Amino acid sequence: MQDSQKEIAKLRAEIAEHDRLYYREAQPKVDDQAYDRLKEQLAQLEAANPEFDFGESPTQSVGDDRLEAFESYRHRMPMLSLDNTYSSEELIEFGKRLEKRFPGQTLKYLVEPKIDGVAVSLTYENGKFIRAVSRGNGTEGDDITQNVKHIDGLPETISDAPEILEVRGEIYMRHGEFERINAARESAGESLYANPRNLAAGTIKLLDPSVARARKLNIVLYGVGACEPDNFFTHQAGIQERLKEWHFPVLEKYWLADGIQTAWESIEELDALRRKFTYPTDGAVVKLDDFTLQREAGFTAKAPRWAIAYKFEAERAETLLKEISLQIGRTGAVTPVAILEPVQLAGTTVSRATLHNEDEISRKDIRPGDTVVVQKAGEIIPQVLSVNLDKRPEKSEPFHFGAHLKELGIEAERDPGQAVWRIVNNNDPVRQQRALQHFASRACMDIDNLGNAVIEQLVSRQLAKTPADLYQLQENDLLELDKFAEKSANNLIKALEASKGCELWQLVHGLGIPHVGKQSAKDLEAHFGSLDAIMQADEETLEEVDGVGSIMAQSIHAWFSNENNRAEIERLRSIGLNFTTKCQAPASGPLSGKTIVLTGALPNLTRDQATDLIEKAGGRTSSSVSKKTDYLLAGEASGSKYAKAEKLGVPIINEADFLALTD
Ligand SMILES: NC(=O)c1ccc[n+]([C@@H]2O[C@H](COP(=O)([O-])OP(=O)(O)OC[C@H]3O[C@@H](n4cnc5c(N)ncnc54)[C@H](O)[C@@H]3O)[C@@H](O)[C@H]2O)c1
Repeated sequence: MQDSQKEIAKLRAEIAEHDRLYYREAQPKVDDQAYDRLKEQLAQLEAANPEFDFGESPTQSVGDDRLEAFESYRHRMPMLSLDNTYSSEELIEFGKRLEKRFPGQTLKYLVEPKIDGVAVSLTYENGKFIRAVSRGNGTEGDDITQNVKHIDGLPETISDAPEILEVRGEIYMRHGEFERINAARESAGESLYANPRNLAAGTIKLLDPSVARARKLNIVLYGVGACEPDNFFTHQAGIQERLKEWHFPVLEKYWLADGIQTAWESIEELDALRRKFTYPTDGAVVKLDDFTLQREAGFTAKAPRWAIAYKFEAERAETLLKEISLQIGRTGAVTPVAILEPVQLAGTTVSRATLHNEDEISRKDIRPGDTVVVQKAGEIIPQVLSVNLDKRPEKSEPFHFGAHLKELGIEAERDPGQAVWRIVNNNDPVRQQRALQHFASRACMDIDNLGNAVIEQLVSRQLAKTPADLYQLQENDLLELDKFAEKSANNLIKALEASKGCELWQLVHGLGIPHVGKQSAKDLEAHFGSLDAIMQADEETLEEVDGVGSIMAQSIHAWFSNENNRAEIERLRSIGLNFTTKCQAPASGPLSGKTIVLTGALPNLTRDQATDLIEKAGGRTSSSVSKKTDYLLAGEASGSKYAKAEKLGVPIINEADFLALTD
């Protein structure tokens, strides 16, 4: 293979992985600018080597946010992406191309803030709200109505509306709400979201609407997709006015500009104003105002030719990196953090920045004493972007992660094939403390009265090193601790006693097995039913569990193969912790051992009633169709799950068939 061909293949794979993390997991690994640079690099290589332009390329398609568990719907009009630029010259170029296309006219542009949220399409039929769908792959998106219909200010009906209307906009989360949720996640020992956009994206894809409702989302609408009759709107500006009349939450400000130069001046005005808006913005969208001209200009495969997004550079500042400090996580993972000379950035004082891992430090050659460029692009935790080499002190030495750990006396090893270092010494007090905090947290064993301060004392006084030690604590031990009296000691002992009966997944999550989060713990419980079965499973069997990939399977297997861990499990067993699932299926029942997926509305039964019947008959429900599904119970308006079941040859039954089966 030639070098450029290899490079194209490598970039495509890299971008596909970033797309997956961004659109499906809402947990991107790199910032938008770095991602946009990779895509630009790929586009240039593809243009220079058209002979290698085989198969699908991310430069020719929009990302894909669709998830198995959701029903998907086809958009009546595709939801496309936008070509984007960070340069005013390219913006003017865009205007010039259109002037050439439409000679002799002064083109009018609508300049709108570009909202940094999650795209959504709302369908109204005869003025009534019917459905909310995510962008998906542009052609087909996920039905997110459940999680969208409670958003404040969304009109259920609109008057004098066209027969069919797709209203387009963005769902976003305000900063205060983002911080509230992240703080709660932190105290529950759960991973944090890097910015409000990711949290909003994660929230609209929650399967449990009650959890989604407990998080406050907002929405702003700025455009339309399909519209029947299609001459209802004639100008982009007309859409803004009409959306406002219909009482949708709309853009706080937009500009109607004569010519591209004036459009550029409006963008500069927007940049000066945008921090006062309620929604986060990352740029401006410039659109031809007149729909007749829009139609003539047309589309490329992934974006309109009549619009462009101008993206603002993320805010950056230079400052001194005083030292690289280390944070220890629940599994003993060691994460480097840059301690900075405080600097003002995007309206806040920044004194720490994430450095991710060893590879990130070596790739950017970051050293203590360097002057570094830090960036904050909507992220709460700023990042170190690069080093200003001109300001590097003369005697500077490269930073060696492993050697640094050794100097500090931290016994850690790098995970095979990964960039994470982990403390291997089970006697390391910081590791013990983190592991116990995680075990006791709300997301795991939920032990009241066992906060961080108590755990810190238990570890430093060597009263507890592992979870099993907690259960051997006596009242006298606890009375030694600061601020502990008889009552609080008693309460803690009672809380520990109560935790012995926790659900199996709470214990599995609490063990702190690398890569195993709350959902995976639940999946493992549903699949295996007991801790012993999980412990005995080989990697191949573990991979059969929905949601467990090869890295997680390896990690679980390795954890249970470790002698110390097995000894700890035996201690927990003898203490009497619950090791088996409480949702035991009845041994016999007409659906015993069967997995059923529900889709669409059933004529008589609600979803809850159907689920109840399935469980009573010994079966279980699952949210996604796979080869392991025994039946798809389909009601009306069944979409993608129906198609998938047909494709996989999964038997499809209706309500009457189902009732006959459970009889
Ligand atoms: N960091 C990562 O790993 C990663 C991965 C994938 C994508 N991304 C980011 O996402 C971008 C690509 O995503 P994209 O295709 O959604 O494009 P985009 O976000 O750059 O622009 C298109 C989108 O902007 C939205 N939008 C906001 N305000 C609008 C307005 N007033 N008018 C019209 N549209 C408006 C629409 O949802 C539209 O689909 C990339 O440029 C990159 O910055 C980042």
